[in-house]
Amino acid sequence: MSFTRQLSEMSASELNDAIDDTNFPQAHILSRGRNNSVCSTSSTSGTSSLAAPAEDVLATSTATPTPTGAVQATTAADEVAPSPVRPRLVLKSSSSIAENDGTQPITPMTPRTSTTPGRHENCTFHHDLELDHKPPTREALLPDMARSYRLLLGGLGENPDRQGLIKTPERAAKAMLYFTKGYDQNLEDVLNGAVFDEDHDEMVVVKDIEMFSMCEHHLVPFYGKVSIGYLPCNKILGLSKLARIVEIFSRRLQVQERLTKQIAVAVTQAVQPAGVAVVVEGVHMCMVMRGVQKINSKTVTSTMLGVFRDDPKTREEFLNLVNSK
Ligand SMILES: Nc1nc2c(ncn2[C@@H]2O[C@H](COP(=O)(O)OP(=O)(O)OP(=O)(O)O)[C@@H](O)[C@H]2O)c(=O)[nH]1
Ligand SMILES: [Zn+2]
Repeated sequence: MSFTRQLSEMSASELNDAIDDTNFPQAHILSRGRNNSVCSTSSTSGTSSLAAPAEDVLATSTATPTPTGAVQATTAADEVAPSPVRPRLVLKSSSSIAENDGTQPITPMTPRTSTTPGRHENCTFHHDLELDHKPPTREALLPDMARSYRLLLGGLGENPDRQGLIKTPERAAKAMLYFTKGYDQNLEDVLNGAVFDEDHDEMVVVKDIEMFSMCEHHLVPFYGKVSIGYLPCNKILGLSKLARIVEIFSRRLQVQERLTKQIAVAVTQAVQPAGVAVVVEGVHMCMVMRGVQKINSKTVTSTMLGVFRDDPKTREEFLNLVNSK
């Protein structure tokens, strides 16, 4: 199973494994990619992914944070002419993730996440929903979902055959499929190859990306905005792809904490930067319309990876950019 398929189906604990085991470049230690290349001005692709074993080669070297917070590393070889290098964020491989040996809690395989090759050309259902997904499993899901919604209406004491409700089961099923269309999207398709070699080493921030998601506990929406920052390592990502990555993971049954982490890990995998930061601010209808009914409550979650985790200056620069009006 490809990393991106894994990533999109990782459970929170698997994500934690990926992140907590991540061999981040500490301020004083330089981690190197699989072929021992340190992120330098050449566009090396020496990176690992969760699917392939990473060589966590730690080179003892001194690294001093530069004014931008970027970690400038010099090793013996660089003593003469230290080039602006920045350690690349290396996600540690983990067999417990790459080949699930049954000990790891995994996301249950549902018809939505199955990889059965679809009869895409015959799948007329999703075309009128403008849904970009592959297998025909959406079409397969719709009738059962509509039947369940019809039962739900009956359970509410309503008459599913009255004029206003007669088409509601199918409409509601289509709406729920749209709200959760992220299950049918994966990172590779969304990136569409829009990763570009660029000798750019300043922070890139895309902020206030609208997000709509579904609380997995109550099946009611939570929505808000996402801000993403990353520190390129000679590769930049098409700006819209950051928003599309938000779409993949927000359009699912979620908790905000996992959503935040999945976005950060996806950006890491997409462009192997020196660090990624994600801040999500959400309003949860399950806290506004019911339960505690706190209309003005907002939930803010963040995930800081690599130099954003290790270097306070980098983190502060990101947060200042995100909070600036
Ligand atoms: N990093 C960066 N990306 C840019 C800039 N201007 C345009 N882009 C991105 O270039 C990428 C091109 O991606 P493609 O997938 O080839 O084009 P596309 O199909 O129009 O992509 P979408 O906009 O995602 O529909 C898009 O993600 C644009 O957002 C820029 O100034 N910087
Ligand atoms: Zn909830």
